[in-house]
Formats: sequence, structure tokens, C-alpha cells
Amino acid sequence: MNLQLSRISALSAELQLAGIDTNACDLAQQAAKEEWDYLSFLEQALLCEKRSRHQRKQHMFTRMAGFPGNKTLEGFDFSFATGVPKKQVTELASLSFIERQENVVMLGPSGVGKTHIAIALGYKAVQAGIKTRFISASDLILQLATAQRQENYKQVMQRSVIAPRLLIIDEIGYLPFNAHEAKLLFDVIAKRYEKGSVILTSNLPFGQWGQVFANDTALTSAMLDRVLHHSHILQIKGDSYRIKEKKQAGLMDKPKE
Ligand SMILES: Nc1ncnc2c1ncn2[C@@H]1O[C@H](COP(=O)(O)OP(=O)(O)OP(=O)(O)O)[C@@H](O)[C@H]1O
Repeated sequence: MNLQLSRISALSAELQLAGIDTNACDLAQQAAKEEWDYLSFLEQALLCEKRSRHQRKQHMFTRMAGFPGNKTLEGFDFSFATGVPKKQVTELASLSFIERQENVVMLGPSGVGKTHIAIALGYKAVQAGIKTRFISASDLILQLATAQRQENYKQVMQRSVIAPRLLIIDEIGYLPFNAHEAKLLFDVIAKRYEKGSVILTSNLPFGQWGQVFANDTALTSAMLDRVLHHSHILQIKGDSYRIKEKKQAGLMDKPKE
């Protein structure tokens, strides 16, 4: 590396301009080739830094979001999932519901793509530079209960529940909560109410949510009241995609003629 480049590198490190550091040589070559004037060079260098910061932010937010897999809307087969309201999903993909602090609730049987769509929306959000957190309902409750025992509830609540602009809580309904756990989830919903969007997925219709929350009717309706005020409900019908894949792989019995 020549001396000037090492000085640029040192200055970039000091001023936290990693994008300029990485691209200095390419930018200089392009500038010479295309005969940029000085101001154009400066503008391109700053744009390069801006792009590189945005990419770093996207990577960091994707890592921090805790998505359990890499799912996108482009990878979602709407022709199989005829029970998915495509228009509603496409509208949600514009992410304006996050700007308006609205919630999304996806209801439907197992394997119809609720989690897939939730991750895909979350992924779009992180690409747009929106801090997002994905967590299953049971992991969230476990995390908060542990934080209470370790006396750092406030910090965990702030970091995991309040800080993300989009919070995705997956799989409400598979595991029932006791009265204390139900209160913890209520606290999450109450803290986010009208402050930040939540996406919830569940295999149970709202009428059966009471069973999940220790049959506490008052708490369940207070929670639903907050969730459903300013919300988009996606009622998803259809067959499980997992079973379709198994059928295709010949792992399921064909129905007898
Ligand atoms: N229409 C689809 N196109 C492509 N992949 C799909 C589709 N629907 C579901 N899948 C895939 O099938 C698997 C199960 O889907 P997913 O986990 O989203 O279902 P779910 O409705 O959340 O089910 P559960 O309630 O059991 O968690 C995932 O790997 C998902 O990517």
C-alpha cells in the first residue's frame, strides 16, 4: 500500500468512514477514467460512504432481528397458497403499517405460511433500515420471566420489546401460559400499544385465546382490545405447505382409490 493510501486509511478509521476507505482506489480510478470534477468526486465519495453505512446497518439489523430462517415474499408461492390474502400481504409489504404504528395479526392452521410471511415482512423492514425483532411467544415469555428473576426486567423489556420499531411475536397458541406468564405478555402488548407495530401469528381464532392466557377473560379481552385497535387481520386458510412438500417427496400415503 502506498503512503497516501495508508494515510487515507488511517484518517478514514479515525473519522469512521469505512465506506470511503474500502472504495478509495476504485473511486479514484473511476474519477480519472470519467474525468469527474472535484465536487463530483467529493459527492461520489460521500454517496459511497452513505451506501456502505446503509448496508452495514442492514446486516446488523438482520443479525439482531433473530429471524429463524431466510424467508422472502419473492420465495412465497402464492399460487399454492390460494387462501392467503395476496393483496393485503402486498399492501403490508409497503411497510406503511409500521409508519402508522399499526399491528398485523395472522391467523390460520399449521403450515399455511404465517411465519414465512411474518419473517418476509420483517426482512423487508430491516432492508429499509427499520429495527426489527422476531421471537416466538414462548421464548419471549421465558426471556422476560428470567429477566424478572435476575432483576433486569426493565433492561430486557427496553432492549427486546420497546427498542425495535417492529416486534414479531410468533406462535401464540401452541403453548398455554400460566397466569403470571399471561401478565408478562399483556405487559408487552401494553408497552407497545400505539408506540410501535407488532406482528402476531396464531393457529387459534381470537375466541380461543383465553385458553392460552390461563382462562383470564378480563386480561385476554384487554390484550385483544389493544392489539386489534389499529390492526390488519389476515385470515389464512388452506393446506399445510409442509405436507405438500412431503407429498411431493413421496413420503405421504396416497389416498386409496
Ligand atoms: N406458499 C408458500 N410458499 C413457499 N413456502 C411456503 C409456503 N407456505 C409455507 N411455506 C413453507 O412451509 C414451511 C411452514 O410454513 P410456516 O412456518 O410459515 O407455517 P405457519 O403457518 O407459521 O405454521 P405453524 O403454525 O405450524 O408455525 C416453511 O418452511 C415455509 O417457508
